Amino acid sequence: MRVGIVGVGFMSWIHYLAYQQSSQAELVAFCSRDDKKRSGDWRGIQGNFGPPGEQIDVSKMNVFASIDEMLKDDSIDVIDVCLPPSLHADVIRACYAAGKTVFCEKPLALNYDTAHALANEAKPGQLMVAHVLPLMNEFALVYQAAQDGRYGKPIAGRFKRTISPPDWIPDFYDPKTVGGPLVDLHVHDAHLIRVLFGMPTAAHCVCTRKDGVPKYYETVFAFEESDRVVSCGGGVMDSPARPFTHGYEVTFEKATIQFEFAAYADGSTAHIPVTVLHNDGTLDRPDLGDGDPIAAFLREVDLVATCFHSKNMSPILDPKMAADALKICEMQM
Ligand SMILES: NC(=O)C1=CN([C@@H]2O[C@H](COP(=O)(O)OP(=O)(O)OC[C@H]3O[C@@H](n4cnc5c(N)ncnc54)[C@H](OP(=O)(O)O)[C@@H]3O)[C@@H](O)[C@H]2O)C=CC1
Ligand SMILES: O=C1CO[C@H](CO)[C@@H](O)[C@@H]1O
Repeated sequence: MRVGIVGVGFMSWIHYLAYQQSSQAELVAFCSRDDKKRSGDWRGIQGNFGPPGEQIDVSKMNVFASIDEMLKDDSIDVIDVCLPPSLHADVIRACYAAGKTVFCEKPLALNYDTAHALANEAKPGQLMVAHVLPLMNEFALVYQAAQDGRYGKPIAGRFKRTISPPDWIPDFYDPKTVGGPLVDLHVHDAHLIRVLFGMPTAAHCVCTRKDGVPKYYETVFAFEESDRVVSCGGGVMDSPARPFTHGYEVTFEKATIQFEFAAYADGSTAHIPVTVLHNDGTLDRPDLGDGDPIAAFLREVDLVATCFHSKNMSPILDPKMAADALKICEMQM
């Protein structure tokens, strides 16, 4: 599978690192508005995980200044959209018109209606969305257990995702550009909730707001099955002392799985490792490997390649699930 990235920023760099390790997906092109980045100087890129950007070798890549030029390149199979969310819809539609397959970063769009339309307008397999959580070691066991039923059905879940003020995203709360903590951040858990438990029928959300947009929230969901107990919480907490935390406790019929991680401003971290609490009173802590932050993104681009070649959509990348995740966000506004 031959890929071209549009927009060179934090996630393009993370995807670039994944493509370097992939034997199934090859990065052959990218487009950037910036001369320096087009020359391979990606050193200015910074994000909140992974290594800092580097000078990359562009000698064997097709490099473009605009998406319109890149879409004319017949050697590209898949366009990897790493643009800000407000730009996703127009670029995805341009890719459809050019007959390209699309792999788009989350959130698919800024609202459910647009995301749903994009999913419907795609030919089968033409749109995949980068919801990476089920491919991260810390979350994969929960996803896989729900798929294969090893602990029975998932019956309850509690999800948490909190950041400090994201001052590096000045328009974070603008519904027309980023969408605020629900659309930008909680959408990760909303997607996982959708994939694990199905679509909630209602949500009761209590929140604080900034500029009218939910900032910090606690939500309880209702499902058609009245014995399904699912809640989530998080958003932006004002202190920069803890830039990031996420975690969950998911209960299946025969076991509960728990995990939590927090990163603090002084460089320290704290975590409850993934722990399986079996109903018979035993517990185990699976070995999750070396914690390489790029590993999940390597799995992601490999999964895109598998779906591209097999024409079978994975539930992880399915645009209808990505649209439903936005609906779950909107239920809480
Ligand atoms: N899965 C995950 O864990 C994460 C996902 N994301 C998602 O990835 C996507 C990109 O976010 P991120 O990489 O952090 O964003 P960045 O701002 O770092 O990069 C986006 C790039 O898009 C291009 N761009 C920006 N504005 C415009 C514009 N007006 N017109 C054309 N191009 C533009 C720029 O590239 P250039 O200068 O080359 O044109 C810019 O560097 C978002 O959807 C975000 O939600 C973000 C963080 C983590
Ligand atoms: O996971 C993430 C960390 O926080 C960022 C700011 O909300 C998100 O964009 C990103 O998806």
